[in-house]
Amino acid sequence: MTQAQQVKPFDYIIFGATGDLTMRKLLPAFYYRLSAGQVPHNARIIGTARSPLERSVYQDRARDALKRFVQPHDFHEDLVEQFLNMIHYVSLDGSKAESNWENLRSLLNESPQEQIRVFYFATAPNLYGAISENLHKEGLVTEESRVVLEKPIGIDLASADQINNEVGRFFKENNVFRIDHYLGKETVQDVIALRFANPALEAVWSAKYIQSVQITAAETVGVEGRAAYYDHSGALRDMVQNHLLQVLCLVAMEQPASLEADAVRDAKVKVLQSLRPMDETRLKNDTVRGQYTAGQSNGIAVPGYLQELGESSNTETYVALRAEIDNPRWNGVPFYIRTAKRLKQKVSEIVIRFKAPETSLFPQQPRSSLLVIRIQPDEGLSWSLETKNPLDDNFALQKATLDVNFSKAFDVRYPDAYERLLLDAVRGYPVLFIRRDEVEAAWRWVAPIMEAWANNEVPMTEYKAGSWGPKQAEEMLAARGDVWHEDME
Ligand SMILES: NC(=O)C1=CN([C@@H]2O[C@H](COP(=O)(O)OP(=O)(O)OC[C@H]3O[C@@H](n4cnc5c(N)ncnc54)[C@H](OP(=O)(O)O)[C@@H]3O)[C@@H](O)[C@H]2O)C=CC1
Ligand SMILES: O=C1O[C@H](COP(=O)(O)O)[C@@H](O)[C@H](O)[C@H]1O
Repeated sequence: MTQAQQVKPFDYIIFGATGDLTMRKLLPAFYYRLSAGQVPHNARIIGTARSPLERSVYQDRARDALKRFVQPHDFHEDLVEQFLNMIHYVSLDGSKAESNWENLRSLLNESPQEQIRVFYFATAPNLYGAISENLHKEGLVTEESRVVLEKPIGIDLASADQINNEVGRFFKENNVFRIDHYLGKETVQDVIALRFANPALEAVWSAKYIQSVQITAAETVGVEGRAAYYDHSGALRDMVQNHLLQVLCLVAMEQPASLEADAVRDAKVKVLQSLRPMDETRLKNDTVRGQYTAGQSNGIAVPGYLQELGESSNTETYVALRAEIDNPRWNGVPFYIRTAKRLKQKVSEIVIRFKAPETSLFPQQPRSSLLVIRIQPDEGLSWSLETKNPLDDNFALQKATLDVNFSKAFDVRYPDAYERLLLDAVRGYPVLFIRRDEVEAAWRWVAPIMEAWANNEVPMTEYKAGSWGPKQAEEMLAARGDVWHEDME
């Protein structure tokens, strides 16, 4: 198996370095890449946030983060020390011109002028413009600088436009890396390989053979410590506008002209532009939103969303939608998209349901065959096919499932998505990041849903924590003779 290459030395400047994302995802991801030999010894991670912390205190926090979020068998004291030595901290209000920029500048000046700089914005998105402007005014944006923007970019099309314009004043589009960590997931990238490296599969990848597609990102966690953010966002903005629509694009896109970033992005944006707009009837029939009530999560009693929040709310923790793509390949194929907090099981997957034959040669009607791409956990593939039951002399059918777990098959650890993406930004490799027009097209498509829900034109449903969601989502599929994957035999 090919080994990942070491990247060039870099200074990674994180705005929002004391936050949940940095501690839970970014620092552990850097640690794993150091452990894989991809991070050079003279690379640096410079954390910034307003909190006045000594470098050593920040290093202690980073150590705690590794203790919590790195697997115990991967936590090696000497490597941790090496990692902590790479870490610096500057207390800085990135949104204010009169802040501690001088300290950041002197630290950056210790590196050669041509050192790659990645500015990672892990703050609230409404600060991205001000931080970019301050970096520019301070002369910190060099030729070798890039900026990574965390999602969500804005809360709607207008705010996304504003943020993109503000950042665009100081960073060229090809230096803007809009992150969507689902694209960093190996099995999401596998959709491209499966489809375009296997002509036999691509030949049946259309309405002629496919009955429906389900894309699910189910979580068992609640809103944890992020209720203040989440209640202003909800599952549609938090997961559908970005991650799930990106996955849908990869499943549905035409073969790109090449694997260059713009070719792949052109193919994806065409899908977003071909999504049938939601009209009044479809908003009522094809969208379901819900909030979890008290129940069980992994066997432990948990409160409902409103109890956690301590007040009433019109924010959904569950979304199920039926999307349709208006092009010849996908005409009439429903794309069911579903995501929620506090469901029964943590699972992200793509389920391709192939059509069963219209007439049967056999004593029974053959059932649909299912191709399941397991994004996480247990990354892999399964394909269920009808076979002959060996105990029956009349050609009775039974399902056989081809199943492969990638990690076992390739004897490799599947990295967290951020590991890949953090270093892709250093490499200046933009394929797995989002172009501005994709963000905008996605906001455009969800806009009528956001509006109808905000105006309560679609009722808020309830589902018990630990269940598979509201019965209205089952009914939405039943109306077309479909069922969710967990209910299929
Ligand atoms: N957490 C997650 O799982 C995910 C988060 N994201 C996105 O990442 C971003 C960060 O999320 P998260 O870490 O959860 O948020 P947190 O609220 O946990 O952290 C916010 C961080 O921003 C810092 N900050 C706030 N204001 C300023 C400022 N003016 N200048 C410099 N730093 C500032 C805070 O530190 P201080 O108060 O000390 O300044 C803190 O470090 C958001 O855009 C979020 O949507 C995306 C995907 C997943
Ligand atoms: O972006 C986000 O993603 C996570 C889910 O990510 P996953 O890799 O664990 O599937 C979600 O919990 C969070 O609310 C959202 O902001």
